[in-house]
Amino acid sequence: MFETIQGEGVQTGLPSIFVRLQGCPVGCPWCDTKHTWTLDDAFLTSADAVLDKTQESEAFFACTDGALLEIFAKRGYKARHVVITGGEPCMYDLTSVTSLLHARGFTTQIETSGTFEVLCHEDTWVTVSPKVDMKGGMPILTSALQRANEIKHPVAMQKHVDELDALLARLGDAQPAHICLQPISQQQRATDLAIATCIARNWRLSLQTHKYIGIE
Ligand SMILES: C[S@@+](CC[C@H](N)C(=O)[O-])C[C@H]1O[C@@H](n2cnc3c(N)ncnc32)[C@H](O)[C@@H]1O
Ligand SMILES: Nc1nc2[nH]cc(C(=O)O)c2c(=O)[nH]1
Ligand code: SF4
Ligand SMILES: [Mg+2]
Repeated sequence: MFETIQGEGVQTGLPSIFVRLQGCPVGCPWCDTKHTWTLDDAFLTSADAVLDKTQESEAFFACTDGALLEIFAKRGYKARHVVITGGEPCMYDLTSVTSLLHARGFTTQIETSGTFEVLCHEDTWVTVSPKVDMKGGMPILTSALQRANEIKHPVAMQKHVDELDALLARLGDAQPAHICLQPISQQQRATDLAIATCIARNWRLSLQTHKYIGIE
């Protein structure tokens, strides 16, 4: 859990509290948060031990919705936007935590791969970043694509754009409000492809801006 600036997608630039849920079975080979994949009780520890981490590790803690809000207050977080990411946050039913956050005046956002049903408050901003044909072998759910406020598709080669076209075709006339392409791992060729495709299709470019400015 940390406070920073949302670096990706339509909400880029918004100060945000990030809550990174542990566990992901999807297995993207280029994932930038591989330390979140393992969900093993051997790594279960205290909130303080996790919040004070100075290096990435599999250590995680468990807490109730109410305790989460207490931690925000204790740490003096000022942001009013909470991004729930992971790992794969939609392994969990996020209805109660997002509802509590909205009741307390926060806005919320979920970052998800589209491989699990999205269960959350109706006003939660849902970012689906579809993961097609990854090692975990999990299909993208049409229900997740339909719930998405934005689709933020990771791209490195034309094949990835073609995969996105196939997903969008499933939605027919009910296209998402925002479509972003996000170059994988800041590679130059990926960035060039994303720029050219965004201009040609009138889509948005999503750079991982936090990586360019050296913040979390
Ligand atoms: C680490 S994932 C966690 C949330 C969820 N599992 C998902 O994939 O959307 C958060 C975001 O980072 C993106 N991401 C991860 N590794 C990346 C990389 N090497 N280059 C670009 N984007 C990456 C994902 O596509 C996703 O949009
Ligand atoms: N600053 C910042 N913005 C982000 N947007 C999505 C992220 C994620 O890992 O889900 C992320 C992240 O890790 N850091
Ligand atoms: S789905 Fe998200 S967290 Fe899981 S491996 Fe892929 S990018 Fe990483
Ligand atoms: Mg990230």
